[in-house]
Amino acid sequence: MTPTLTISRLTKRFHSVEALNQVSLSLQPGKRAALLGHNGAGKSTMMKIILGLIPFDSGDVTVCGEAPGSAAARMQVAYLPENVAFHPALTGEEQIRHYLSLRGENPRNAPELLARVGLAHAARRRIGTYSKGMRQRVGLAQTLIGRPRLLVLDEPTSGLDPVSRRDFYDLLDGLSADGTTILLSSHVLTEVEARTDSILILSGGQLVAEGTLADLRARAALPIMLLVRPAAAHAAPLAAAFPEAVVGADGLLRISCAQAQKLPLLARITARGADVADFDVIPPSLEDIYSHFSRRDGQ
Ligand SMILES: Nc1ncnc2c1ncn2[C@@H]1O[C@H](COP(=O)(O)OP(=O)(O)OP(=O)(O)O)[C@@H](O)[C@H]1O
Repeated sequence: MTPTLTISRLTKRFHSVEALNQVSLSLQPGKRAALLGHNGAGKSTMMKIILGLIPFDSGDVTVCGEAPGSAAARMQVAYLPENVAFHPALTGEEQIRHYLSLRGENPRNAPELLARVGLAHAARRRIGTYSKGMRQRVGLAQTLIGRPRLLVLDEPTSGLDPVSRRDFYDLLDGLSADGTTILLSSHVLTEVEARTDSILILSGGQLVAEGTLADLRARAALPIMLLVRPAAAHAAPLAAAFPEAVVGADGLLRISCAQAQKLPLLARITARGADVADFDVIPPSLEDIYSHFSRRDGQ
């Protein structure tokens, strides 16, 4: 299958700042990728290059096989900025009709596009009366004009409440199922975890990690934590059996262990039988994994 987006050894400098350094990746049709990174990591620079808004110094980039910014590439790619701004006096339908006309498409398709993003009920209301989530949906409807094969979304869910976020990702799921490739940036790991096919972490202009969360978890190989609750009046023998544990004020034993030691440790815990009331296995959090890969380097 031909990738929708390929980036090969992409480098971009702003004077002395190396915003992107030898970045390579490719996205297949219908895949949803999350681009994560600290402030100044190079996310916006990468998006601007994909959209053809700024030149790059070296490397190769193709959008649906075309050079970014070429007429052919621009027909295939759409962009949703983080803060979409619309005229508050226009209705959603008027706004989308206007963009359809600009694109040379039939303005009568506006209601159908608004229905696709769940705004049919508000199509004739002024955008000034819309919530932030509804405005994001107008933005998404706008990006769908011309059936692009690549959507580039800059923090599309920032400022949305949890239900609106979930609804927004539901919309993206439907689009990717139809074959649209989605590249979105986010600072919220918990939301991209379940809703994207791969995670790309940029740090200091370099692509430092790429894969599913399970891949990244395995590669980071961070320690896991076991919490063991002693049975009533069994705290002392249990603590004696696990000298490596830290006993908290809550009476729980906290034992940190490498992934490879998890099963042997579980065997030791279960061997204590009646000493143990309960235990929990706490895997490294998404934030731990992200911090592992993402260095700030003072930026
Ligand atoms: N036009 C510019 N001129 C000079 N330096 C720039 C320019 N644009 C970006 N940079 C620098 O390039 C680096 C990458 O910036 P970029 O905006 O791509 O980061 P980002 O990951 O999008 O950050 P954020 O999450 O804050 O939006 C930063 O050091 C930034 O200061």
